[in-house]
Amino acid sequence: MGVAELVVDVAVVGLGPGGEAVASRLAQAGQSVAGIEARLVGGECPYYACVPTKGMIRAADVLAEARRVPEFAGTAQVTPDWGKVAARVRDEITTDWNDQAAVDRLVAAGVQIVRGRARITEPGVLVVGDQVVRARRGIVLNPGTDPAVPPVPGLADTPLWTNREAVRATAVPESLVVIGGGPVGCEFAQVFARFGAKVTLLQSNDRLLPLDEPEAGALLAERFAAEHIRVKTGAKITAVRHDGERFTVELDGDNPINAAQVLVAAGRKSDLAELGVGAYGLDESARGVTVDDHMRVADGLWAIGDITGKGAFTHMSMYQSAIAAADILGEDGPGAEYHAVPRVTFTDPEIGSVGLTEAAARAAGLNVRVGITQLSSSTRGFLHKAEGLIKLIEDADTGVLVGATSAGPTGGEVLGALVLAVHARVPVDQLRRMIYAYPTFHRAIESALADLRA
Ligand SMILES: Cc1cc2nc3c(=O)[nH]c(=O)nc-3n(C[C@H](O)[C@H](O)[C@H](O)COP(=O)(O)OP(=O)(O)OC[C@H]3O[C@@H](n4cnc5c(N)ncnc54)[C@H](O)[C@@H]3O)c2cc1C
Ligand SMILES: NC(=O)c1ccc[n+]([C@@H]2O[C@H](COP(=O)([O-])OP(=O)(O)OC[C@H]3O[C@@H](n4cnc5c(N)ncnc54)[C@H](O)[C@@H]3O)[C@@H](O)[C@H]2O)c1
Repeated sequence: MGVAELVVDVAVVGLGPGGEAVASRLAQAGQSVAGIEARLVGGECPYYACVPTKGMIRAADVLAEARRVPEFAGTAQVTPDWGKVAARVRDEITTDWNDQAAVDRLVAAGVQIVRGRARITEPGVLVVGDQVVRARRGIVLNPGTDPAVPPVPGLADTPLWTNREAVRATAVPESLVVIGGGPVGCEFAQVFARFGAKVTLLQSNDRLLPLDEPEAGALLAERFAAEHIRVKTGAKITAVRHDGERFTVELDGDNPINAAQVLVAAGRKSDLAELGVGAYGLDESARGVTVDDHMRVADGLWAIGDITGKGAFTHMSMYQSAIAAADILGEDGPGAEYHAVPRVTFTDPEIGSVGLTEAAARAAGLNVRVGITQLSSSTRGFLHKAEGLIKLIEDADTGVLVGATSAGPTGGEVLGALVLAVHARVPVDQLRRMIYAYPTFHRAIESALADLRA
């Protein structure tokens, strides 16, 4: 029996959010397309990342708001029930980690789905199990990333959770050590703490959310302290053990921590060797692939999503997918621009930011002016008894904002106005002449503009 061979115009390797979109768009434009997926069609976001975690966060936020009834409105008895969260994640949000609806959508668009892990053997040729896929026009890579487990002695041998296990939790551990203080670690730490876990967050960096403004990390650290989440920054974990029941986390210069569960949220990794990109002459030991502004990696090879290193967000994967599809279809579209990439960490307070931080703007040699305001000094912040801030970074030479942070209740929504300002390079003078509705959270932008100074 010969090897099964499928010949198509384009093969899409990995059907994350962008892979799904590019496959669908190309098929609808008349290309023959193979969409190859090793796990679930839709990728990390709908099953293990953005969507289930934001469902969990919604539940945790409702609990936190209900707990504020005594402060504002009377009495309320709040009894958390993780069963409701687990059932919603399973039944409504991930349909029990079943991708049939996504498969049906792609098939209806004309995409041929190939299940299995693809490996490039030569330019335009892939092997998936015992099948060969030949892509006449080329290959789009959208393989995403996997959770990275730091090389701490003993850690990998324990029954640790990454985001993939944490979203499937059917019970809240009595105590939880979260390793990593980036977006994933911070979001999970607060969710499980609000549902009753005693949480310790160990962060090797000297602050939470180190890619964001220091003021945002400090604000979150204050909130975590108020919610009895223990945060240890500058943590150096020397070993992790599991005795069949509980974990012990050994630290340099501090007492060991004994906990019911460890959750690793220490960043992501990719495996380019497994993907076989060496067939295109690329370095397989690299962390990602380099794309041009039309997502081209090499002749007949495009890449989108986390693997491009332009920001590990679903909105980035989707944005790049439209550019790659246009390029493959020979359309004369604009190239990618990354000066206004928004990012939101859905903690409470929610931390939204866009463009450059103050430190990045200074490092880039810009003539920087900074404006900052606390939400508590705005009318709505006062009424809500809300913590938060707006921080703006202006390039004084051009008079436009090059970065902004919006932290607080719905910080990610307030960010929208700032993303537009940075993206469209709206002059700061014009932003100052705008009318900001009273009393909204976004009205604090006006105060931050008034505070801009060198
Ligand atoms: C806990 C968590 C929360 C997050 N929350 C948010 C959020 O709120 N907002 C946001 O914008 N982003 C969020 N992210 C990031 C977001 O999940 C990713 O950026 C997003 O999934 C886009 O990734 P991608 O398109 O590169 O591919 P992925 O979604 O990772 O999908 C890639 C797919 O490729 C498949 N694959 C890999 N290699 C092969 C191969 N060789 N052959 C066949 N198939 C292969 C994989 O099985 C996978 O299904 C979160 C991430 C995590 C971990
Ligand atoms: N809301 C969102 O858009 C959202 C939410 C979650 C994740 N994401 C994306 O997913 C990606 C992964 O997120 P993440 O938080 O896992 O990664 P990250 O790289 O942003 O943060 C990981 C953190 O772990 C710390 N760390 C690393 N090794 C450690 C160790 N041995 N001990 C203690 N701390 C250690 C690092 O200091 C770092 O701050 C990010 O790129 C992020 O943008 C996005």
